[in-house]
Amino acid sequence: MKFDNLLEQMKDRMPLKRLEHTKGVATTAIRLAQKYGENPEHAEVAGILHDVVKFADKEWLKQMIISAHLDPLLLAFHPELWHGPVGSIVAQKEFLIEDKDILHAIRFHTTGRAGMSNLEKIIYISDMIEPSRKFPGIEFLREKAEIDLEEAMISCLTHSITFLIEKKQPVFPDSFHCYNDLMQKRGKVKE
Ligand SMILES: Nc1ncnc2c1ncn2[C@@H]1O[C@H](COP(=O)(O)OP(=O)(O)O)[C@@H](O)[C@H]1O
Repeated sequence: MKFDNLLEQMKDRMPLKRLEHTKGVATTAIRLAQKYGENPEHAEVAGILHDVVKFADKEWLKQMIISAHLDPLLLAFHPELWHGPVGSIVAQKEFLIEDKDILHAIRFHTTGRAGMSNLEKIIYISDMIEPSRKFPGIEFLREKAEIDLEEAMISCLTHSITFLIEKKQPVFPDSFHCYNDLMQKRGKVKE
């Protein structure tokens, strides 16, 4: 990996299993970036940093959401949704990442959002399908990712939303906005 040093810095921020996941996301994202004509270095950096504060103290994450003026609605949802948005702030302030697309890819990697860039989709998909992930239906998502980025994004997002609904869990609105945006662009909404 080109950014070995960056990956090294994740070692004291997460347990080994999550570090393996992080490596998997970065390598998958590099490959998909090459496949779909995106910048592989940006994919690698976003992949390595996407879970940078996944294991941070919940109270600290909460204070960061307030002080950085992130979407206040996050606080009404499960703390699992906080690490992406706060991770983008940490990537910018501590790791001096300036590229907006990388920062957005980190910020929206859990929920997606309307108007995602290709890099954002690549990180969202890579987070779901990297080699260490195991869940029913993953092979279908992996196959989609090899064929069509947009369709893979729709399938991954649908999987995530359906999973939450089946578990009777609340769904953060960004995911619905993302879904509607993807469907409208696909021309599935009737006039
Ligand atoms: N729109 C959403 N609303 C609420 N929870 C969500 C949403 N999207 C994803 N989640 C949940 O957030 C959690 C964290 O997701 P993620 O950042 O992908 O973490 P992990 O890498 O551990 O799966 C998961 O349990 C997922 O089901």
